[in-house]
Amino acid sequence: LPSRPLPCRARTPRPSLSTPTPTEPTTNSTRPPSPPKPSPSTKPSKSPPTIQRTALLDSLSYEADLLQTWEESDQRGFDYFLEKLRRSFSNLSFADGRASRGGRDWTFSPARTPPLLPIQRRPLTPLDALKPALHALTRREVPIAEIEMPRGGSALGFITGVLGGDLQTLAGGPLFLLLAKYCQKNGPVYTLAFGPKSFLIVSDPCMARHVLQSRPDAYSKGVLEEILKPIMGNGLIPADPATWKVRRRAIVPGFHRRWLGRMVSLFSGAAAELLGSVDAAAAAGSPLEMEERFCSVSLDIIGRAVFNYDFGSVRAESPVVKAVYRILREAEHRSTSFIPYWDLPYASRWMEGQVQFRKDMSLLDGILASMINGAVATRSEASVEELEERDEADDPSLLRFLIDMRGEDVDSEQMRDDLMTMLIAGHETTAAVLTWTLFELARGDVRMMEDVQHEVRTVLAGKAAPDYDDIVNMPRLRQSLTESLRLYPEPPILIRRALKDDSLPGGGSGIPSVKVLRGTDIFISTYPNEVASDFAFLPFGGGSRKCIGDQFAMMEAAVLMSMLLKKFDFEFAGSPDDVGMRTGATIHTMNGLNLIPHEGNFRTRSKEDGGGGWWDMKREEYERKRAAGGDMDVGGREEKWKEKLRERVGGVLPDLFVDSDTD
Ligand code: HEM
Repeated sequence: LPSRPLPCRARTPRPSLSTPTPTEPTTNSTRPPSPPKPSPSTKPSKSPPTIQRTALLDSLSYEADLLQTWEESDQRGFDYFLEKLRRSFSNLSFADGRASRGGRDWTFSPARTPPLLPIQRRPLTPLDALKPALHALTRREVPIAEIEMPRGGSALGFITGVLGGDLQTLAGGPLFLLLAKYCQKNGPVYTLAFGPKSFLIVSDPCMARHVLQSRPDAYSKGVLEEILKPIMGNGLIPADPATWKVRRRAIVPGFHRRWLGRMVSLFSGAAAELLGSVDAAAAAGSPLEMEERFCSVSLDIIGRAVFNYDFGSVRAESPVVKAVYRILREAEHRSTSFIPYWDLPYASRWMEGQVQFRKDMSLLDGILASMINGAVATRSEASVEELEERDEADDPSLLRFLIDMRGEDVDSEQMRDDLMTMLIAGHETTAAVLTWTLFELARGDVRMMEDVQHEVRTVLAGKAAPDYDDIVNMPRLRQSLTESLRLYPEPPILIRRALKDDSLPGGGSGIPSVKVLRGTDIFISTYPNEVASDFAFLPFGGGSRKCIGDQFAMMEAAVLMSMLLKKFDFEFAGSPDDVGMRTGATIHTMNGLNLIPHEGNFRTRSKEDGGGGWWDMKREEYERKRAAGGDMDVGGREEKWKEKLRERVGGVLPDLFVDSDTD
């Protein structure tokens, strides 16, 4: 047998292939050094630098060379066949001198993943799933929500919803509104039991804090984890606790302050492209679908920020962009379906949607692979401090940072999972915030829009784009964005599953404490939150799994919105009622946000000057009311849409932006 280490055992420590030191094992050593045995009481310890130093493995030469040696060798012993078996089980294949795994073409960078803390999770058995459902039906302290047929819904749809465990059909509309309605009736903690499913719905901030701040072995992401694994692999959102711990520690430094500062110019560059299309629509007086525009611009931003790839979706829709959207839709569809249709035998070969999904994933994987391979090939190792000081004008991406970070080598597949996770997590969330903020500003009291525009125009006077300090100086704008996150939480529900029996502390719920059995599925839904309390407002989650992109997202939204409102005002192409709402992982409009952009302050401009004549209208209304001696309130908020929603959720909808002239 060739005296070489076995190739491509990704995720295990490897000996150096270059720059060997006298104490280091070389490529000729027969066995890679075994990783230190993890102990539950010790933190992952770094091996001495001499053993840890590894160089990047060029699979093209290494694997092909090895293969050739084997093919030429006539000593095909037991080890040879063992290695063949291992490769086939790990889905590794070699063709034309290239290594690939599961059909993906990766250049395997060697993994130097530190030993993982053994965070034990006992797999749940069917009994674990059954026990909480029985417990929920028998316990007294937590009410069981009486499931009502949605207004206007069909009886058949309702029955299939109950039997199939499909919450969306059951809700007959956005699920978070249904949960809010039941919360109004049953209090901040209740059980939603239907068909084969039972969920504990938690809206109490103390209980939410307890769950979110618990140890990683106490709660998992449950259903979400199962749904997202096939897409995000072991990326941060669905990652098992051991991998999560290592990757979170590695990724967070990438979001350092200097990088965020640098991102501001990336945001303003992308905003300038967006403004191009808004300008064209304003000149033509035609409506523009702003939700689609926000999705495109945030996709372009996340592509460049995370792996320096230009999707160019603001300019044109390419097959890659279409594939990304289809993947996102599929992820959302999975998250709202409680029957794992994608796991049906060979679903990716015969189910039309799944066949397409497989093709889309391999297209996107191909792009990620070439980005990772490119970054690996041009790697220049540095410490975190050095990387923070670097001014990577050509490639300021997170990928560059993560690949170059000394001491944090990771195999290419983990890197792919990390990038895919950030692409999905950081794209439509930000787009949704922008969509609903603009919706509220455009349909609300004009004085609210004027306030924000006044602030933006004052701070950005004589400037093409804001910088970091400008964003700090626009509190009105930031508050508008935050308020829209309160009204339209993205994602609207946080999902967890208890991995151990636990007890939730009684909080404002008036219930002393709530027993939670292992296997219980929990939905944390703090909407509508009107309590000024810690963990009542969770736009970015809380505890250790809190969003890592919160500042990035808020800055991105602030830059885009300020540049938009500096120049434009918006008029609804139809009525605000036409917009509608539907939910998936985030909250979308039902029919798009179709707005006609106008330069300046359109709505308050008098009709004679080609504006909306809002003030003229209000003045007339006021005069009329005064003459009739009636109600003088001319606040002018358009209530129709809100009333509709209020009707649906039973009056619990909070007052949207409070009167703008005082608050
Ligand atoms: C306004 C935009 C955003 C909102 C509202 C948002 C919201 C959230 C929420 C609520 C969570 C926690 C989920 C849970 O606990 O189950 C989360 C996690 C996460 N978000 Fe965001 N996010 C946004 C933007 C971003 C961006 C731009 C990125 C990346 C560039 C990002 C990356 C992540 C990641 C990686 C996680 C998982 C963190 C972990 O488990 O350690 N998010 N996000």
